Amino acid sequence: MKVSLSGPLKGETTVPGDKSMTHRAIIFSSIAEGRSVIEGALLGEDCLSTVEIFRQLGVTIDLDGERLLIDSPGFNAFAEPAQVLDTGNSGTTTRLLAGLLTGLPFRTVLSGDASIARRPMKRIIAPLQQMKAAISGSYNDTRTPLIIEPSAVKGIHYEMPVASAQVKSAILLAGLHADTTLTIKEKVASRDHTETMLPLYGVDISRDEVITLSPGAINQVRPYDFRVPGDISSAAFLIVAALITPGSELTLRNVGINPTRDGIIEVVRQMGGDITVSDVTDDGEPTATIRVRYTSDLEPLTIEGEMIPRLIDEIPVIALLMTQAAGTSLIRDAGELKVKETNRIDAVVRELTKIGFKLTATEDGMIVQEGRNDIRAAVDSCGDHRIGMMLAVATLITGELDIDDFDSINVSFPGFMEQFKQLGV
Ligand SMILES: O=C(O)C1=C[C@@H](OP(=O)(O)O)[C@@H](O)[C@H](O)C1
Ligand SMILES: C=C(OP(=O)(O)O)C(=O)O
Repeated sequence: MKVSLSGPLKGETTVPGDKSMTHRAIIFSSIAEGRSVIEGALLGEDCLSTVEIFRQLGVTIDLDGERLLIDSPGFNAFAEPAQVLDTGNSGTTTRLLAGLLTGLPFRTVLSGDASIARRPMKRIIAPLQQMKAAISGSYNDTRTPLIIEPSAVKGIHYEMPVASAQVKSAILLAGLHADTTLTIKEKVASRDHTETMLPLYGVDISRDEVITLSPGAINQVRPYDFRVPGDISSAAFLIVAALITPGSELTLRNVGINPTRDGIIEVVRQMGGDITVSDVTDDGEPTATIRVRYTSDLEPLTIEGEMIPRLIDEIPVIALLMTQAAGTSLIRDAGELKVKETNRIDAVVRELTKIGFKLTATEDGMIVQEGRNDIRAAVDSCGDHRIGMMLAVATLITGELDIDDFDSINVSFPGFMEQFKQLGV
């Protein structure tokens, strides 16, 4: 696809629903017997993979305008699927459902695309096996396909070795049907949508030093009508586009600003970017209006430690933003980027270097230097939606780029290009 964006972003808009929250709303609504409604659900390919799997398990899911209507017979009445459950490109679907499905009285198999087949699964298989779940994976329990047989799952105490909401949520979803108490301790906090949303669906979950789920929680799950806030990870592309494009003035309404996800706002502030947050609401998951203006004198920054999980999916586009700061920026402690849809450290550095930006990959992040040499070359999304969208935003600096495999952006941000057009780009 030849992509070329130019001109300031002006005006007001909303972004599609949050991907993490949409997955969870579909999962919790499907567990609950009866009707739940999801407003503002993300209808990107990843969330549609989750929808399709619950349909195969006997849940009726219909689209009514912008609302998802979910009618479920309840977890205990799920039907045995006739096929392998296809998780597409979605790590969240694969890992969260692996945890949930350990409680079913029949075998299920989860498998996804070529990218999913490369992603690490030992991180969920090991704790689930400790919980006595009968789950196995290819290549000595490290990869998909995942085969899940019926078993009686027990609660454990689990200390998270890696900051991953997918691992934490897989364990919590298995814990829902465990017959003893489950406790989880995180060293570094990961996104907490599972913990914030489960109580909305009726589940008692306590959150102090450790997260605790009592036995029998699955029977507490009740239908709930959830309104999904806009996805801050999608907003990030518009925020960066506005910051780097002279004349831009952008207002984004109804963006989710959960504190485990709002790292980009802090980073933009620390770089001296013109960003304000207002109209904060909080009914379970906080939202706000975000205003951004072009900023000519961005400062370089080092991001590391506990900040990383709060902006992990935004790092590709934050790296692009850093190329526009006056000096050298650093991203550290972000080794998790290597196990996303593609190795995002290598992909960001390689694709941006091809067109003259100055980045160096490190073991757990990258060094980003100011400026670029004007080099013309074709670039590649590497089948990774966030790399594809970051490269599209880069065209605001480079002019037209040939981006291979650009369709991958539909995974999380359908209507991405239209959104820019609507803002006058
Ligand atoms: O739980 C979730 O919804 C997600 C957790 C993160 O992954 P990890 O848990 O692997 O860090 C994130 O990168 C992904 O886009 C969505
Ligand atoms: C890593 C991502 O998603 P997932 O792990 O669900 O594939 C992402 O959306 O950037």
